[in-house]
Amino acid sequence: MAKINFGGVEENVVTRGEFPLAKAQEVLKNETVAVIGYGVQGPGQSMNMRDNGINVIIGQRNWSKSWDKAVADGWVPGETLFEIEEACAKGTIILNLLSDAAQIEMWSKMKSHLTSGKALCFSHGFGITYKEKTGIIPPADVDVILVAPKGSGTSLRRLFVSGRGLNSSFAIFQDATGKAHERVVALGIAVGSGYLFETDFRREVYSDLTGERGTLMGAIQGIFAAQYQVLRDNGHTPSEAFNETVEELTQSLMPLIAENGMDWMYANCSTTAQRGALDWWKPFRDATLPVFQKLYAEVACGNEAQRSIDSNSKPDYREKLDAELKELHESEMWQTGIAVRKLRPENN
Ligand SMILES: NC(=O)c1ccc[n+]([C@@H]2O[C@H](COP(=O)([O-])OP(=O)(O)OC[C@H]3O[C@@H](n4cnc5c(N)ncnc54)[C@H](O)[C@@H]3O)[C@@H](O)[C@H]2O)c1
Ligand SMILES: CC(C)(O)[C@@H](O)C(=O)O
Ligand SMILES: [Mg+2]
Ligand SMILES: [Mg+2]
Repeated sequence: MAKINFGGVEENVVTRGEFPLAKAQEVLKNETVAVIGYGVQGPGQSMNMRDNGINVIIGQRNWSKSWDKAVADGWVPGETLFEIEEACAKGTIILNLLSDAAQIEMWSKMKSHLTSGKALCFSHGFGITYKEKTGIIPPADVDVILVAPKGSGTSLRRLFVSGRGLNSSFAIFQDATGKAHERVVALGIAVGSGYLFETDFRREVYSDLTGERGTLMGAIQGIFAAQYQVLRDNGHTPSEAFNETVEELTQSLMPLIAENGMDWMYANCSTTAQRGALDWWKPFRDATLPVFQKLYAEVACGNEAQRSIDSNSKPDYREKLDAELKELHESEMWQTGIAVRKLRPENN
């Protein structure tokens, strides 16, 4: 494994240079990877593996929309697409990509197919880390591993198709066969990862839950909404408020920040913007720091996991979720976003 220095700290990273696809194919040549669940990660990981020449089958409830999607993506019922339990029986590596709540519901059935020497792989440390809440306690004679792409399943597939890769975390919870390391790294390469960063299940789930509730999705939407509201309350038009809050960020500045970092961005804007951004970033940090500290504490004590399990296991979960998503979709800010996106050259 390569040691890479990140800001002064050395970390273990697997590169495609040291573990090329041919090696992954060799490690997995006698394995059947059963991808269970065909939601967001399922399609990305399974199609990338199929294109990489790995023996993959899908397990999915057959009366669901996801089953139809799998058929549309070229998986063949009875050959490469099965009911969940049938796929679990056939797989030697069971890649559990059910929603985290469904993993709890399906666990006892899945467990019965985890015979000696198989591997159970997750894309999240959730089920294992919060085992008191999930009841997911694998048998001692199977490998328990994790490959967690650090991004959406949609991006995983898009970046693979464009010849790039999405970075993933990987971890080993249990090495029963002595092959857990080569299995997890081979899977990581096969699903289309660029680089594989070593972690453990607990660190993966704590950082992932913090990130998605924080700057990746929760905090960013909160900051967008607050700034948009202040601009609107002060008489700015919707388009002006949206452009100055979201559109310029995602279309102009984020790609530059992604390429060069925020330090470069600060050095490459007007001196006026520089002064203001340098003066204001610390008050924003100080205002949000207690919220992030509370968020991490809620993640670490298991409250966030419990909230997610409770709401996602309710029978009316889908209706309640749809209502909340509708509220966001129908907000003036995101309705303005639809109109603004139509003006982009590629949408004209
Ligand atoms: N969404 C992402 O891009 C992403 C990124 C990294 C990691 N992950 C992790 O990957 C795993 C899969 O996440 P996802 O977002 O792809 O899942 P998802 O919410 O899209 O659901 C996956 C599948 O679960 C099935 N399912 C839901 N309820 C079920 C039930 N009661 N019984 C049987 N099947 C049921 C659905 O039909 C669907 O095919 C999770 O552990 C998640 O935390 C997701
Ligand atoms: C794509 C995310 C937010 O990174 C993932 O963690 C998820 O749960 O969907
Ligand atoms: Mg997540
Ligand atoms: Mg994530």
